[in-house]
Amino acid sequence: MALAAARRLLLHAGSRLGRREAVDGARRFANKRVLVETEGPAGVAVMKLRNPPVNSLSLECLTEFTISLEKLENDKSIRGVILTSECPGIFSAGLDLLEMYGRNPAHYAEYWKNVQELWLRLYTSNMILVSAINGASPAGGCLLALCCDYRVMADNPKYTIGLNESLLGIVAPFWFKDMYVNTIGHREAERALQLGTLFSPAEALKVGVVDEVVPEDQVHSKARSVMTKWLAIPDHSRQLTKNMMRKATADSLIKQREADIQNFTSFISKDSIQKSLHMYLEKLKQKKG
Ligand SMILES: CC/C=C\CCC/C=C/C(=O)SCCNC(=O)CCNC(=O)[C@H](O)C(C)(C)COP(=O)(O)OP(=O)(O)OC[C@H]1O[C@@H](n2cnc3c(N)ncnc32)[C@H](O)[C@@H]1OP(=O)(O)O
Repeated sequence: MALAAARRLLLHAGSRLGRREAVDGARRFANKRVLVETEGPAGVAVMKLRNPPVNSLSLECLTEFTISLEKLENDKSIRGVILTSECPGIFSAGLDLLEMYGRNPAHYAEYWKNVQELWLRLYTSNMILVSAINGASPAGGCLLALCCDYRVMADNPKYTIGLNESLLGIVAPFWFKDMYVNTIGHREAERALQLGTLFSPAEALKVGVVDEVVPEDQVHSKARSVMTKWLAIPDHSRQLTKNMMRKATADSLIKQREADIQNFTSFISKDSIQKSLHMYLEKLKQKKG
């Protein structure tokens, strides 16, 4: 409820969190966790995730992300968005594990509803979305990239990308799976999902998880030049084509959103799943020490 109210405030009134300012002729607005700047080719916004340390998609981050996208969709001067990260070495660590561990069913349901909402908005966006993947991109991080129309990844073997849910003892939801299948084909998706494969940039390119791998310092310029090419296509024909390609996948979630929320809530609430998440979080901690 509180988040919904915050969202209305941010969208319609412009608020303490959502300031819009002019900087060197470029426009920008910033929430706490998402920075949006219009720069480069006309009609293009750059959206930077900035939820340190790892850009995990907390409830607040998801909400701010969704609001920012909604604002851009409503701004008729914006035709394309480059999605990237301000956190060094991390695109996004995916869904926030602390939103899915040790909470109550109402919280899980609220969280999942917001995950669905962001996915639907990103995946069905009329704008051209290009991701500049400048760091690690597991699970929900990979999901963000998969929603884009084109993916450029930095050539750094430390960065990996993929739907690794099975390594956590959880299961990628059917709509994550559908998008993976749409992107890399059934056989590769089946194998990668079961193994929880995190691909290096070279592997990701080979299998088709990303479209291009470039030296790290060229990720943004490449994303811009890709955007310029896509901007040359008339919006109406590109949008109708995108809709034709994506509608069935989006509709399969839209027609069962509530059941999907209930399924997530009961799955994640199970003792055995909570135990798996606990062990995974411990492993992340131990990696440090
Ligand atoms: C029916 C359907 C059911 C379920 C569907 C659920 C679908 C789930 C989708 C997901 O996205 S689950 C999340 C998957 N993400 C991961 O597996 C990534 C885990 N993180 C990492 O591998 C690494 O952290 C890293 C992203 C590669 C970055 O490594 P680095 O060495 O730079 O940082 P470090 O590991 O020390 O982490 C710093 C800090 O951040 C915490 N952290 C990391 N990832 C997450 C996360 N996803 N959520 C919350 N917190 C995360 C980590 O624990 C550290 O915390 P600390 O400083 O307090 O120890």
